[in-house]
This record gives sequence, C-alpha cells and structure tokens, in this order.
Amino acid sequence: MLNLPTTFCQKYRDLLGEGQAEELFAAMADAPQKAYRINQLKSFQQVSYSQARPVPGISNAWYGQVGGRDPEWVSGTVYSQEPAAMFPAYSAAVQPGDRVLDLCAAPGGKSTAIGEALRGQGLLVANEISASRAQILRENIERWGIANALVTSAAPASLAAQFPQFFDKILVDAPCSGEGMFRKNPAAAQYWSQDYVLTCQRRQQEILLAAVKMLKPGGELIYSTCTFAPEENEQIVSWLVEQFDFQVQPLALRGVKVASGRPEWAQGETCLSQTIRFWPFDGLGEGQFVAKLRLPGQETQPCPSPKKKLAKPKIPQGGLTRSEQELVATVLDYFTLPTCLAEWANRSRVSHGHVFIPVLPPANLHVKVVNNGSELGLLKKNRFEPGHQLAMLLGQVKQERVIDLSAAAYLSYLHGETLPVKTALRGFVLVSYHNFIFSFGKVAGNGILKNFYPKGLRILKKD
Ligand SMILES: C[S@@+](CC[C@H](N)C(=O)[O-])C[C@H]1O[C@@H](n2cnc3c(N)ncnc32)[C@H](O)[C@@H]1O
Repeated sequence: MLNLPTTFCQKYRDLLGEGQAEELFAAMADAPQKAYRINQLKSFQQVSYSQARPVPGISNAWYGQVGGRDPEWVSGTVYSQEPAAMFPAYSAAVQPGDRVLDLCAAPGGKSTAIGEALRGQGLLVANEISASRAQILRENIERWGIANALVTSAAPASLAAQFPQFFDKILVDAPCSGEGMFRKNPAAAQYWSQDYVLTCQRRQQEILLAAVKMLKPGGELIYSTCTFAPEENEQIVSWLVEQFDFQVQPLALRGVKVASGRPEWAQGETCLSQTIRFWPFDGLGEGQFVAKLRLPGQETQPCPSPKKKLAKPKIPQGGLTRSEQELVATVLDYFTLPTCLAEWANRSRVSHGHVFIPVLPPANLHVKVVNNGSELGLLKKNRFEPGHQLAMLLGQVKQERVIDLSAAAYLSYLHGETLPVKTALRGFVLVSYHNFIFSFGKVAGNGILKNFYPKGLRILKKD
C-alpha cells in the first residue's frame, strides 16, 4: 500500500482540486504498468511475448513483462521500459544523420531508442555523470547493437566545454523528485519533501545551462521528468523561455490520451499548454512530463556525414597495420557483416590493444570516454580476440556460424561455464538461444565451447 506524505497530498489537492487529486492517489495505489520495445536494428527476430496490447502512439512497443534472463533481453532484441517513459525519445523525432546528445542517459532507455532511430547515421553522445551507471549505459547501448554512439561520463558543464553549439537535438531527461514513479518504487515516497523538489529544480537549471551551450542555433531541446511537480516541469520550461527565448513546439501524439501542461502552474505563458503530462489516472503508464523547445536561430543544417567530418589523415593515427588487419580478418572474415561494419579495416583504430571504429576522432576528446563507437575486440600476441560489442553488432544480420544452445546450456553459459558441444565448427562462433545471438564463444579441438560471455554480465549461480 502506497503511503503518501500528508504535505504531498495537500499540495496536489490544492493544485488539482479534491476530485482529481483523489483520482491521482487512487491511481498511484494501482500496480505499475510494464511494457517493452522491440529493437528495429534486430527486427528479423520473432519475440515470444504477447503483442495483444500496443503502447498507443509508439511503434514497436507493447504492454507486457520481460525477464532479465530472457534471450530477447540478453540479445538486445527487446528493452523493458515503462510506457510513458517511451515518449521523450519519440518526441525528439530523431532522423538518421542527426547529431544527438542524451545528457542524463543511464540506464539507457531513451538512448537505445535514439540510437535505433539514427540507423547508424549521425551521432549519439550518451552521457551519464555517475561512473557506475555509465557502465550500465554502455552495456545497454552495446546490447542494442548501436555502432555510432560515444558514451561519456562527465558533468554537464565539462561536456559543454567539449561540444559548444554542436548538437541538432539534446534530450535532458532530468534527475527529478520522481513523484511519477512512486507506485513503481513506493519506498521513494517516504523521502519526498517540498525542499527536495526545490533542490531538484536548482539542479535541473544547472544541467540545462550546460545543455543550452551545446545546442546549435535552431536546435531542439527535449526536456522530460518523471515527476508531477510544476516547479520541475512548467516552471523550468517557463524559465527556459524567459532566459533563452526558446519556442515551445507542439507535440503531436496520435491516438494517445495525454494531458497538457498547465500554464497557471508557472508564469501563465500560454505556450506551456503545448507541453505534455502523462498522469497515471489517464491509464497509459506512470507520471511523465515532456516539453520540446526550439532555440532561435538558423534552421539546423544537415550535418556532414561522419565520413566527411572525420577526414582521413594520410597516415592514420592509431590505424591498424597490415598485419593487425590480417589478425582481425581471421575472425571477421567468417561472419556476415552488417552495414555499420563495412570497410572496418580502413576505419578501425587501435589503442592499448583495443581495436575499435571510432564515431569521433579520439585525439580530440577531452572528457571521460566510456566507449567510442564500436569496439571490435582485443589484439593479443599474434591473435585477435573478438569483443562482446562485435557479437551484438553481428546479431543485426542473419549469421551461419552460430551454435544454438538448449535451455540448460543457455543458463550454464550465462553463469560463465564451458560446455561440450556437438559441432563440426572450430574457432570463434556466435552463440544463441532460441536463435537470439547473445555472445561469442570459441570451440576448441576437443569440442569444448569456451565461454566468452563477459564476466561483468554473467549471472551468479545462486541467483
Ligand atoms: C531520470 S534518470 C535518466 C534515465 C535515462 N534517461 C533513461 O531513460 O534510462 C536521470 C539521470 O541523471 C543523472 N544525474 C544525477 N545528477 C546529475 C547531474 N547533476 N548532472 C547530470 N546528470 C545527473 C542520474 O545519475 C540519472 O542517471
């Protein structure tokens, strides 16, 4: 049973009126809504979940529950996401070729949707200030098969120094007081206070000051929170409009029951009614606020393709030598390569043995980089060991060199065990369960499948 603080209840009685406030409290006591998205980068796969109830307004998303061990999840074919939380990335209307920043990105629900929409063209910078959460963000982006993301872990102000007026679109899915998530996480309600709401507001303004510096003239800012508090929603948008002349853009959501932002909860600007609010009593999902704002200035120019931008120097810095290329080819030549890996030999760089295809020139980056583009694997003495991101990228297309495991073998593999396998294949193979590719493995001469599922992702035996 959700135990809401008295001051919280009184605040929403004052704002919404007695009747609607009671509707809100009743809805907050209901079970949270669960949903999932299907990855269009891996769309040839058939998932096992029901597709009876689509999430309105979002293509490729359905209500339903996904398990953390399901091969659909482990292979990056589905992402479990609260339905209302799908709308900020959708509202960004990202096009292939855009340069997009997701400034507060972990665990990556919105970054995976943005990276998917880019279809390998343009750039996603996915940033997360917390180092540990940035690792989870990296894992999720990797699992989703996104080749053109730069994952960073920086404070927004440091990122702004690196990328002045750089992005066409910036999503700020701000840290907030989280009122809209109380029914998912009832314990959080106990820490609510009006002071905390105001602390969040100040932090949001700080983050947005940095975001504005990184937006190109004419660029778009998508601001979202999962709280009901006007101080963190309409009042923030009102401040952005006043400080920077932003124009609030209408959000056209077809077939979705959604409420408008409330001008009277800020300075009364009518444009605030073009922001949107998801209330749990409207039935779609949890609480969410979304605003889309355009910075004045020239329309954004289509960005130069990464290829043009990353003009190739005559002697590429950190490029692969002929013999290194040959070592990498001893693995890659056995697989069908998706478009994102085309011309890998010319585009790859090597740093401390790590072979990767950068999405931005590494030498120019002066922030903490967690992953730059696509990591292919590790050069060791006279051999190349393919990395997990490569397996996730190869999973975008049908592969022949795959070992499909039984249910028991799949679990053992997730635990990190080696397995005996009946196959004529030798050397590096992709490993799947129910045909969902989720790892590399290596078959030794004695028919033992060595485990290449990353240690950090393995499931402990007692779980
Ligand atoms: C609402 S969550 C982001 C959820 C994410 N967009 C998603 O869809 O998976 C907000 C994130 O902001 C981060 N954060 C906290 N304080 C911050 C700050 N001062 N500057 C930037 N990010 C911050 C948190 O660590 C958290 O990961």
